[in-house]
Amino acid sequence: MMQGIELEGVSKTFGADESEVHALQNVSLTISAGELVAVMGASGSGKSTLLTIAGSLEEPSSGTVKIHGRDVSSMSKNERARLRRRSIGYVFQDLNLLAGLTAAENVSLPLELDGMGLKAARRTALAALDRVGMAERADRFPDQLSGGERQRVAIARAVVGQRDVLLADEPTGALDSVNGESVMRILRSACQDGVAGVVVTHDAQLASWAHRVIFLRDGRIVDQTVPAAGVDSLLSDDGHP
Ligand SMILES: Nc1ncnc2c1ncn2[C@@H]1O[C@H](COP(=O)(O)OP(=O)(O)OP(=O)(O)O)[C@@H](O)[C@H]1O
Repeated sequence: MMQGIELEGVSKTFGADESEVHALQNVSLTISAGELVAVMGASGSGKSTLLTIAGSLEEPSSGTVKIHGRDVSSMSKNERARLRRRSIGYVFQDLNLLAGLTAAENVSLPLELDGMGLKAARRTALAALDRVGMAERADRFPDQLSGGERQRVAIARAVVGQRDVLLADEPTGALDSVNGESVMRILRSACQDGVAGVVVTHDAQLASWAHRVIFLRDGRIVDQTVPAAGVDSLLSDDGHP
């Protein structure tokens, strides 16, 4: 069984007639388990559309999306909902943490919603926070954390449990370059544990933390490149300079 995400001939059209927009045109892309792919491209080139379709939040107009070898369009509504809840983690720039919950509570919430007991959920959440270097601030509320720290908590929430797909839309958008790099490093190491990750970014420097960078223009993949760090990582675990 193929682990990861496979898009095959995916197109997405919004509107009709003269207002028709071809947001994606015949995009084929495979993201393997363990791989972080960065998506770059001008505003309106289709980056967010690619992300929401890869995450089964939206259906393609044509083409297929497979997650772990399973065609998403062949799943029932319930199966798709379960897939989104259990297997896919999302990190968005704005849609962030719940203000009334601590970091640990924010991270354990999806587990509790999925039926895990309180204690086990907290233990699992603390382990996820530890992986992003936030164990010591687990009991702080979001407004007691910096922007970068909040984003790290959001990543912990996105990868907690047995998630195998991680989707991030401009997760570094509001951060300075040091915090942006640390978020990219965390995304990359989260993927190295066997998660298939896609991150949208405008910043080439940050994209270079991914294993592979794809470029979209007018809804098509026009270029792909493996950053130096991606090549290095084939040789060592933390290849980034
Ligand atoms: N729900 C929608 N209805 C109509 N058109 C849409 C919709 N969503 C996206 N589009 C259009 O599809 C195209 C691709 O949009 P998308 O949001 O994927 O681009 P993007 O590369 O993420 O842009 P940005 O960098 O500005 O976020 C744009 O022309 C956009 O206007």
